[in-house]
Amino acid sequence: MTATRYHELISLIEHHNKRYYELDDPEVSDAEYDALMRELREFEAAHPDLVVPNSPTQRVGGAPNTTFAPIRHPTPMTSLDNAFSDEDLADFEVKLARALGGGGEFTYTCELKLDGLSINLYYVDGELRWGATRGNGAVGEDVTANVLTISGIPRRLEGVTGELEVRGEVFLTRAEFARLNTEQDEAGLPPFKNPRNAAAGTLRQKDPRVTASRKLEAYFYSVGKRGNLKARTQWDLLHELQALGFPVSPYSRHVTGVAGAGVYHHDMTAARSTFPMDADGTVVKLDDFQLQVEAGFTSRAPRWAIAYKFPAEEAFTKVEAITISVGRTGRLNPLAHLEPRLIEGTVVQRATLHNEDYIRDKDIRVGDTVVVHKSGGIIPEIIRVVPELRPEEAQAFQFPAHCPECGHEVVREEGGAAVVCPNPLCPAQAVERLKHFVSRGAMDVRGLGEKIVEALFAQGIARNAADLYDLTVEKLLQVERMGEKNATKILAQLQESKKKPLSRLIVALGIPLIGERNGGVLEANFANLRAIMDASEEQIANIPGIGETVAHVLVTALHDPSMVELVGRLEAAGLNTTSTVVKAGTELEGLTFVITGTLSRPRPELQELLERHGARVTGNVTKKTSFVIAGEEAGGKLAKAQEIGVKVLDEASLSEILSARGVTLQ
Ligand SMILES: NC(=O)c1ccc[n+]([C@@H]2O[C@H](COP(=O)([O-])OP(=O)(O)OC[C@H]3O[C@@H](n4cnc5c(N)ncnc54)[C@H](O)[C@@H]3O)[C@@H](O)[C@H]2O)c1
Ligand SMILES: [Zn+2]
Repeated sequence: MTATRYHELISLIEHHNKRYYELDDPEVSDAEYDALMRELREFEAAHPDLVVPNSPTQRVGGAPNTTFAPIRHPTPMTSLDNAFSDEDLADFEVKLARALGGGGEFTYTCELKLDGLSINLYYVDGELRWGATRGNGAVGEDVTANVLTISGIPRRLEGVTGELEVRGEVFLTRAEFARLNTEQDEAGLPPFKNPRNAAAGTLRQKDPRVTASRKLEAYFYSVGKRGNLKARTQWDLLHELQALGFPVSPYSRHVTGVAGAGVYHHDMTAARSTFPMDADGTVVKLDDFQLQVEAGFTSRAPRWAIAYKFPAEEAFTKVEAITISVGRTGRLNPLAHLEPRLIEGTVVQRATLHNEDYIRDKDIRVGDTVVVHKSGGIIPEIIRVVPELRPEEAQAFQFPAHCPECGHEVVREEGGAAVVCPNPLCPAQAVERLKHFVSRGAMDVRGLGEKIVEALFAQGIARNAADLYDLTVEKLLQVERMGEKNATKILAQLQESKKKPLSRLIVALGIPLIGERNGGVLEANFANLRAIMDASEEQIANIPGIGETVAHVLVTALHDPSMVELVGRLEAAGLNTTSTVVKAGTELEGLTFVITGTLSRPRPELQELLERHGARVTGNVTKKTSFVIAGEEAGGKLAKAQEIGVKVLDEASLSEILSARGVTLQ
């Protein structure tokens, strides 16, 4: 390598550092990045005289983001040197022995190298003062507000005095990552690349409410300033941290010599796909703190610890076909079919291509050789195309202009990347909606598997969810290979499903963006399904945790005539539509209110309060209206009330009338 290549390599790595640490949006995989770093290190080892002082090998992390206040770490936060083979590991112990002036096999604590981002918690006399990201190691970002949303982080420590810095790794589990990406996808937003990225983006959110809505977790494993902690070894420290109430990884092991560390590493490599979170290797730490001090640090990492990376689980494969399926909301979902490859213990042969833009940006074509991996250890993902291996005849992928299921012209969502089939009668959508209705996360009707639902639909026996509740043994027996016993079981399950909580039914209706979380929020805020159907967009958007977009999508969907009819039939079939959370009162039953003019509180809030106690609130003054509540600048409705003789209340008299019925206006 030449000096020119050396400087090129430095700027390339700096570019990737910025994408990764500052923008939370890497362009290359960690394995590719690590290869560049290795090349750089090898060059520097061979040419120590050429090493520039600000080389990436001499520094940690990236520049702190200016969105957050900078915080200087009382003791710097370092990185770790890497090992990629058992030889590297053996080499580490040899160097360690040299630095310590002898000693053969050392005792080590081995830990999983969690793939999240590091955090420093600063306590004074046991009180949490702040939490900060690593930043460039010397100065990090103040993310205290977000840290406080992570469950399990103690704010007070019993019996701790002096200054204490507790360090650990913040991460998202693979399950939470998958959930988040489904949410992103449903909202038409780009998916997070991997759990680490999603965790970094979540911890560095301007709005702590967003952070709180995603379940960040953390494991703690080291200290900077150590207050009055007693531990003198890494192994004891892990136990002491746990005793103080910090979450600690259950995957650590106390071993002798690099041989022991090697066994641990290989055990963890084999178990890798079973971890609930991503880990990119193991960390081998010299156990004794006194020896750690003697071994010391380089400018970026301790000499007494090493990160032994897991082999990169990437594979080359070929795109055999790209197909499009139509989802229940009419979305056209492109899917790549791949030559099967074994990655992290499972066969990967399909990868979602998300949308038209994604395919165009990556320029993925049928016939291409691509690099794939499992994002978050689960979701197969095409990292990139290998352009050198593209067959000459490969054509850029043309996204269809017509629905592959019904032939209707498709439309691209305004402002989003999704292409949808707008045909309300599209059979593909109807059958997907039906499958969704009975699925696990919705009404959970066991026994009604996808194949049976498809058959029921195709034979015209059940075209929508309400039809399911009209099923009989005779009707079910028309499905091929259905036995009487099975049919009876399915009917019993359907019967059982009528008692499911309201939130499940809301989810089962299959409205975009309304998943488990929003379903729960709606059940917690309305007495029954009718109240949700009657609520205005404004009223729903005012519920904490539900945004304007969700409110708009929900109200639009609920007012669709086919939805109104479906809900009516489900109610008639006897499905539970009442909230188990909000009990509707009966104090105001039989009273009808009209609210007009400007009041001291938002109208939706007052409406909600009245309805919660059994009243009806409508928009038109008629003879049947019990009261018109008139605020300032009330206009036509007030005039109408006076004209037809409906009683008009101001807020004070409303309050009197309500309290007479045992309802207080707070
Ligand atoms: N893809 C890219 O563009 C890109 C760019 C920059 C960095 N990276 C990746 O980031 C990593 C380098 O970043 P780094 O400097 O943070 O170093 P590192 O991730 O290799 O190692 C240090 C970090 O490990 C973490 N860690 C997890 N578990 C730990 C444990 N049990 N004990 C101690 N530390 C633990 C800590 O956060 C610590 O800061 C590499 O994996 C590299 O591939 C990727
Ligand atoms: Zn269609």
